[in-house]
Amino acid sequence: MDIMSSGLSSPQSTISDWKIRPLGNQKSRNPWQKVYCFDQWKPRNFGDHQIHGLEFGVKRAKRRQRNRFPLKSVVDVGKVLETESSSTEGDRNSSFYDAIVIGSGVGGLVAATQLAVKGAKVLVLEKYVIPGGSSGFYQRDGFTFDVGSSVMFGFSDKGNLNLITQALAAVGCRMQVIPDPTTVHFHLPNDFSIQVHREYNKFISELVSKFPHEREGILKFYGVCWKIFNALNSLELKSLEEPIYLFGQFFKKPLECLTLAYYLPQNAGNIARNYIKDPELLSFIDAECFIVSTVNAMQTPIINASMVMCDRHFGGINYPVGGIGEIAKSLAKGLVDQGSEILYKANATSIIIEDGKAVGVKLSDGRQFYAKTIISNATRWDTFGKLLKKEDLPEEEKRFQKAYVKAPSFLSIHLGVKADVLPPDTDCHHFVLEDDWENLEKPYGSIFLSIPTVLDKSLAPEGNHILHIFTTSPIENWEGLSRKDYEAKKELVAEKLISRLDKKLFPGLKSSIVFKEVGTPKTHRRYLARDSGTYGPMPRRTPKGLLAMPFNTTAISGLYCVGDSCFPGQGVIAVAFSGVMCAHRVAADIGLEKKNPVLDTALLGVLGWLRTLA
Ligand SMILES: NC(=O)c1ccc[n+]([C@@H]2O[C@H](COP(=O)([O-])OP(=O)(O)OC[C@H]3O[C@@H](n4cnc5c(N)ncnc54)[C@H](O)[C@@H]3O)[C@@H](O)[C@H]2O)c1
Ligand SMILES: CC(C)=CCC/C(C)=C/C=C/C(C)=C/C=C/C(C)=C/C=C/C=C(C)/C=C/C=C(C)/C=C/C=C(\C)CCC=C(C)C
Repeated sequence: MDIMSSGLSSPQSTISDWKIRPLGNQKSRNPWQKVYCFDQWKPRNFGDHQIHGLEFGVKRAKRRQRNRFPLKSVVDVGKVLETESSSTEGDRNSSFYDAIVIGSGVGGLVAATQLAVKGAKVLVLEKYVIPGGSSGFYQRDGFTFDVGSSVMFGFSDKGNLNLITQALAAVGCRMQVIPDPTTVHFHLPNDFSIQVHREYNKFISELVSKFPHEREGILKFYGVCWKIFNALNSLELKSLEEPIYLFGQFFKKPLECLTLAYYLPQNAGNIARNYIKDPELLSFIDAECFIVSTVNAMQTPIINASMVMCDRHFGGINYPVGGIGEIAKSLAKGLVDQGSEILYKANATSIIIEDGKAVGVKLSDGRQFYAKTIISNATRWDTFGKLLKKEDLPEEEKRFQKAYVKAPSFLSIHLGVKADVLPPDTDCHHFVLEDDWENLEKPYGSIFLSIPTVLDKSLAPEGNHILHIFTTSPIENWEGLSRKDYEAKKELVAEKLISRLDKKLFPGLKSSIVFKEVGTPKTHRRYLARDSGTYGPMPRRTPKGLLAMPFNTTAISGLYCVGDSCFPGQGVIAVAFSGVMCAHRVAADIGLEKKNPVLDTALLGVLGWLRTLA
């Protein structure tokens, strides 16, 4: 069939005039053309508006074909129509996608893949050249480095909270993983060292042996965490902004939902203080929370603390063979396998708003893409400060920015070292705070260290290990420096951190280095496209647990957010949950899932009101 010679219908035609037929395996003769098969599309996906858009797209497509522009898609709707999805001239009529996702962090990818498997046509726009954002990877001199943390929660084959495993399975991926016997080895002031073993009882015994007088308090505090975790684990996790699902869960699991509702506004620090008095043990709980949220226990929602403190024993921490980057790569591949698309080097500069509704995205190279819904995986500060005009900040976002600030960015050092510098049985993850508990939250105060080659040797050339060292660091420390001073400061700060580890953990570390690369907050701002290179949101004051954290809908119709500045916050599994929630809400709004507009209005109103109480 000559797709370019097909006819056009009259512009007045409606969906009833059209018959949607699959194209089968038809191949395009134009090497730039992609031919999509729309057999799974239901007519309801084509409103009048869309049909007109397609027709308009045909004319444009033909013109562009003559100009040798790439066609993006071909739709067979009885007569063959061609349409293109992007436009440099900004015609709103070429709307084609159900959703555009700005950013391919795990949050964005999970939202995109979940939508794609529900039958939506999704376009992901990623500024960088590979997917993953903070969960990406990079390769140098035979080393494969994880960009961010290597601690992967929610990656087991058990229960309902293994959201990473579930997200991959949804697009037909199952990854080989390596179980980590120790989530983290803490090296704390006063020579207090403790390993968080995979086996819960082993960890608790070790903790009780250090604080025998607090045995009961320890059991009670972690007992509350288990109560919350078990409640979470009993639910089917979907959008808390979708009333049919939410009320359904309350009906099916009333006790568990009430437990979660009760703990939703509470923090780990208060709960710990109900049972524990020893200041050093409370400081340890602070350190436990700090690695979850970059703030102390008084500021860490108990639901988030419980999630992490129990999943590490329930499903355990598992590392993907080949590195963390494999997760994003698999999700991106899964997305494309579902018939959706991902564009790299696609730097979104603004969200196009028409009649108060988000309808498209404009890129820095001038291209524009249109969709029924826009999902931003950029932080809320970037979304409402850069992609949308700062001056038009909706009240909801003002409230968010009042309750949460950007956590400081971080300094990270990726090292390749000679393997023999590490003692046998070295753990994969370490948290180091040498002398003074007061330094826990200070910039450069505590050090995170991951050695993923302890689990997967294939990440480094034989005889070597990878060390990923990171610590909090504000971007202000790195601005206004000349190139020379900036480079010198990088060297100096890295040297100090490496010396601390050389002294505390691995004597000889400095002289065993074969590769070193230092990333500053500016590096993270640039490559992760996160405002000030922020690690994520942190509460300005003591929060009411998770109550103030916004979900996925925004004050702008058709615009959704996903990622760590949405409920439940920082963490790969947390952003995966945000992706699941977002996809469910968007699917309901575009007619791929059940929806009740009256209940929607009521629930969204109540949730908005609850946030004002926080
Ligand atoms: N910072 C770390 O060290 C680290 C490491 C691992 C995991 N994590 C976790 O990952 C979470 C973040 O995950 P996430 O999914 O929310 O986001 P993310 O920051 O990982 O990914 C966002 C993606 O969006 C892209 N992007 C941003 N603005 C864009 C634009 N204008 N145009 C096109 N692309 C754009 C970025 O390039 C990036 O790939 C953090 O909370 C953290 O807990 C962090
Ligand atoms: C809707 C209302 C008002 C009421 C209804 C009640 C109800 C049904 C509530 C339901 C709530 C739900 C379902 C909540 C779900 C919450 C979830 C899934 C939370 C998940 C949180 C996960 C977190 C916080 C994970 C964090 C992980 C992190 C940050 C890991 C970081 C690791 C490091 C930084 C590395 C450390 C590294 C070294 C080297 C030590």
